[in-house]
Amino acid sequence: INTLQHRYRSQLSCTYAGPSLVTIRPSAAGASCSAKVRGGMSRDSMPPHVCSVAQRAYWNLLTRCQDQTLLPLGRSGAGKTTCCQSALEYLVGTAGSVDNRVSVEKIQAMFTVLKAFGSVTTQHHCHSTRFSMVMSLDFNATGRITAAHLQTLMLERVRVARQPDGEGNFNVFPQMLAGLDITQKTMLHLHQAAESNSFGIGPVSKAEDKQKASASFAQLQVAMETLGITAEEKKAVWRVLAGIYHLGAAGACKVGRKQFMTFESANNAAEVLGCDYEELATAVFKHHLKQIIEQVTSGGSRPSPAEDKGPKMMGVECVEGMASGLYEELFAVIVSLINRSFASSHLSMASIMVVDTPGFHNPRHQKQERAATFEELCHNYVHEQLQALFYKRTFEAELERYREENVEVPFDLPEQSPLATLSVVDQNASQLHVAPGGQADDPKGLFWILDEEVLIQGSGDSVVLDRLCSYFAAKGAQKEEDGVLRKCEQVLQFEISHQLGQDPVRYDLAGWVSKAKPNLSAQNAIQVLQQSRANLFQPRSKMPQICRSVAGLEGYSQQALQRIGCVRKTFASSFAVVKRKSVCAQIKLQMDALSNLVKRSQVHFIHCLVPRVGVDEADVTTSQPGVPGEGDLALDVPTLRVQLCGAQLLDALRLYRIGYVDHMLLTQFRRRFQVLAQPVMKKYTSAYEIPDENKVRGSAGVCLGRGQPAPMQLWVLWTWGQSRKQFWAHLFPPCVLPVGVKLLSAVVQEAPGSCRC
Ligand SMILES: Nc1ncnc2c1ncn2[C@@H]1O[C@H](COP(=O)(O)OP(=O)(O)OP(=O)(O)O)[C@@H](O)[C@H]1O
Repeated sequence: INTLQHRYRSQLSCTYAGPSLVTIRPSAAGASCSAKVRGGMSRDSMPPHVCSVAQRAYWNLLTRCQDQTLLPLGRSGAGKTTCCQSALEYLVGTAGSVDNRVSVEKIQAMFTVLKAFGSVTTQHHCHSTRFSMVMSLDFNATGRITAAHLQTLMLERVRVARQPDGEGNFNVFPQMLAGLDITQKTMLHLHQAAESNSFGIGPVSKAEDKQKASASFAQLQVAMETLGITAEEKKAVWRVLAGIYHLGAAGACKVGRKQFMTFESANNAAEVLGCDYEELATAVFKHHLKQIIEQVTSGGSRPSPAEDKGPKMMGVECVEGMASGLYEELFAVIVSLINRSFASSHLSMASIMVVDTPGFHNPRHQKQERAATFEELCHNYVHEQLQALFYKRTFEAELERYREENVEVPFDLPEQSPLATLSVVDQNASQLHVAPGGQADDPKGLFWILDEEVLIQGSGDSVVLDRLCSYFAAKGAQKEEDGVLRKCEQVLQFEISHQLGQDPVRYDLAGWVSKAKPNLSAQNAIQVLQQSRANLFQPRSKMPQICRSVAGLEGYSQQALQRIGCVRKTFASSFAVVKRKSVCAQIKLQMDALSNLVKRSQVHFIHCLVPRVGVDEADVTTSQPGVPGEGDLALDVPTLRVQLCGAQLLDALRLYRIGYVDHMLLTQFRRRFQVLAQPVMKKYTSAYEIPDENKVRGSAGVCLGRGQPAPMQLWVLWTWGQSRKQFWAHLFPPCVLPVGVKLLSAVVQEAPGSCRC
């Protein structure tokens, strides 16, 4: 923390943690840093900054021909989206693209569009991201960008109908209501505000906010044009948004027959969506009838009673389901329009993926009293999964490599890992050793308990909570604080010890069983859109239900097709086939798809830290850019400590210091240093030898780099272990050269097999 504080005071707001980067928001130095780094693209030539991580990834991509991933982690509002945007802009601006297909303007336009459609306003943050995305830049062998490809998952679609206290709907709604001109508003029946809206969509009341929203809408329109979205396509988008607005105004009767509460608004919704009132009402409420009609018209037999039934739904749930289904389809279409603008069929060699996910959510961070929701649990689950990936890559894989290579490093694998927290959410009984006769009561994670209870008539949220606590809450002599789960005094509430127990989150389980039911109205949304006049929605209509939650499954380049194949494969697994109707399984599959995409690449983690609890944008704007103000220096050390410990950053730093993080395969080593074998180099080489794999193990040598006699630029000391597969290379900067020489002689003469420095 002292180091961080020191760094923070002295202009740079970042410090290295081994192979990852730590950034603290707000950064007074951010802007000047990105200007500085625009120079070269050589490795590590910049001060610690997100662009230097991007540069490192680019360098690795070129030298190793391997896909790279930039993966920011951290709390909501810590600056992940900002990091992603800066990294993408830097890469595009520096590497350039073939035919200018991908430009910095387009990247900025993409973020403007995604911030409108995929983020919400909370008390402390006006662009809180509510979906996960993988933005990939494809590079050719000369290092230029050939195409870009966006994939999104885990959209918090129910947000369109329900929001927690103090938080808003997706930002695009107030923007559209403030920004459309009167002709467009009349055409969409938006000229008169409805009396009430059950989805909380309405024009902003304050004049100042209205002006801001209107300006944002103008920006959004420009951004859409930059991405090549035509006027007709924009109109189709506004129609769907207006349709959702009218559905919220129509509402549903709470008692009696399932029907709309306000006929006029429902009629408006049908009109702007381009279908008949009856068609809309059938799609929303009469799933049963619709299925029978479909069976009869297609000449098939009647569905079996079990298939026929479907879960029982209230009228309100039906309307909410339709709205969320419409929004999900609309979001997917926006993603494909973005992809159309970036697509090209040029050959590419490898890609850099930039992953942005909703941050870690805990209402306590914003000093809120409320408990967290099911959707927040899903975002936290994604965050823990990525944290688990950090654990595996930084500790497990690294130590395993040392073990394989017989390299001694005095470091023990950290006892705590995010896997314990993850098991509370997604542990599957089949993952465990099944005790004889213990079939019925195998511990299962929350997702699978919900999945089972949805199918049992009369079951409810309290049954889920009891089962969950019986599996995971601390028992007997175990202390309560040692467990990963704790039942709270409040009804239907429990606490999960996220971030290795450093940051527990209290959840309210009320209504989760009904959230875990498949919503048949949401599934019908695509049919409603198919009937609309726009053929924007046609391509998605044939997609299987199970992978509708993923957008960006269209692409032209070879790299894009590979990524799409990776996602499709996840959704075609036997597990996905069996569980195709389960809501919880869909969440798990989306997470698996994200992990599978990332796992194939070299991952660069960026840890974004929040400097103090409850920091908001007002605080950030008080200080001048580039000038650390009073507010900037007010670091909240306990808050930072929780984040550092929760992310295991100090352990990672320790392993980085005592281990051998810079390593390369023998083939890569040869490729990189082949130039040293040139005769001109030998003149300056004291003991130089390209090691032969078949020669004795334990050769060591030193080479003098880049053809400069003095000062020597680069020293490489290498060794390889018994498996002879891998080299451990250390680069000595000139300042430690004398030490390097001494060390080298000692190594060569005394212990040729195992160099350490
Ligand atoms: N380095 C920085 N310096 C100053 N302000 C920053 C910095 N990074 C981010 N911010 C500001 O902090 C706010 C939150 O940033 P951002 O949206 O990137 O967070 P996030 O981690 O993506 O949040 P979420 O997970 O909720 O989407 C924004 O208003 C942004 O302008």
